Amino acid sequence: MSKENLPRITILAVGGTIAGKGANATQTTQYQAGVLSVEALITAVPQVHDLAEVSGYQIANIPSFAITDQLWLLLARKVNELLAQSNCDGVVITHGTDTLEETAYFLHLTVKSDKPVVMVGAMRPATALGADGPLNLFNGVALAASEAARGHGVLISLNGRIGSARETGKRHTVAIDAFGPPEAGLLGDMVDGTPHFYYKSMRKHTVKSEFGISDLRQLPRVDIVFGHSQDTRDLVDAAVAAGAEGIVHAGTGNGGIFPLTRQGLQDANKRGVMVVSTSRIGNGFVTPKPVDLESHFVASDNLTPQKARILLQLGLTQTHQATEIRRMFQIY
Ligand SMILES: NC(=O)CC[C@H](N)C(=O)O
Repeated sequence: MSKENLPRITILAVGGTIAGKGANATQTTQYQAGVLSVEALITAVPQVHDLAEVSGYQIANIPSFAITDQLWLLLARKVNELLAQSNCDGVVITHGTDTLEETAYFLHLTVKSDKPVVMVGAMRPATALGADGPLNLFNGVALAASEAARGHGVLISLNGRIGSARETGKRHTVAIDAFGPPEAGLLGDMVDGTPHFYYKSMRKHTVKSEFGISDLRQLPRVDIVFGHSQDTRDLVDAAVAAGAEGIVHAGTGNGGIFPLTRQGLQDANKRGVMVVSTSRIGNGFVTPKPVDLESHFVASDNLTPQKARILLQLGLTQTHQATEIRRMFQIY
């Protein structure tokens, strides 16, 4: 492809380790995330200019554990605005890895375009020996610039993998190969800047999603309560008192709930709080059970608690009916 016909890709930088700086080259855990600018990230990988006409835009520069609903709304609007223009062929988002999967799934459900949106991050700061950020950024631009990436919804690409925003998540606290699902959700691989796709997510996203954010100023509050032995109902009651419109319960096994906690959730539900039953295991799914259906709880299918929270937040912008929320958990 001649230089003039290169795809036009915008890199939106949110922060994270990919923009992180440590005190020395062997420092891989004690460093400051979200320091380097988007220009510095691009300058470090001049090879991206062979793949695309690249521009950069700084959305924020934060560690991703500090991400907010407001930033999600801002980012989703920016991505939609860019992709609606004929002079933008795809977007790459650099982001901290802690909540990368959450931002990815939020965008998966709120971006209204078939054009590629690729989220990248890094497990080692830019200053580290063997920093993974530059190759991840290179692969991210290559993926976003490819025809093959269209129509998959938001993609997550680290360490040469291509994953769906719906299924992929952070599965290790420090390892380079931190992202992946234990059993499903990887769609393909990046090899020497070329995407190889083998799978496609079956669930609705982007242009087929019913969720719009253009008129939204905030998202409903949804809290996650983590289940355990000798549990109580105190945190459930606290969530209700704090004004939560929804509670995601991260249960034991296939959505197990401690009896006292269940009472708290049932009372919350009677007061109009939507309850979604998920699993703390992070693998497999939660099946609808008669006892939960009687309580009007919604089963999360195979969404992790943190992703179920996002779908519930978006769902609650449309409806407070359990049957409707249940329908959404079966199709997104
Ligand atoms: N590897 C990372 O990006 C983690 C850094 C930081 N905790 C963040 O999520 O931004």
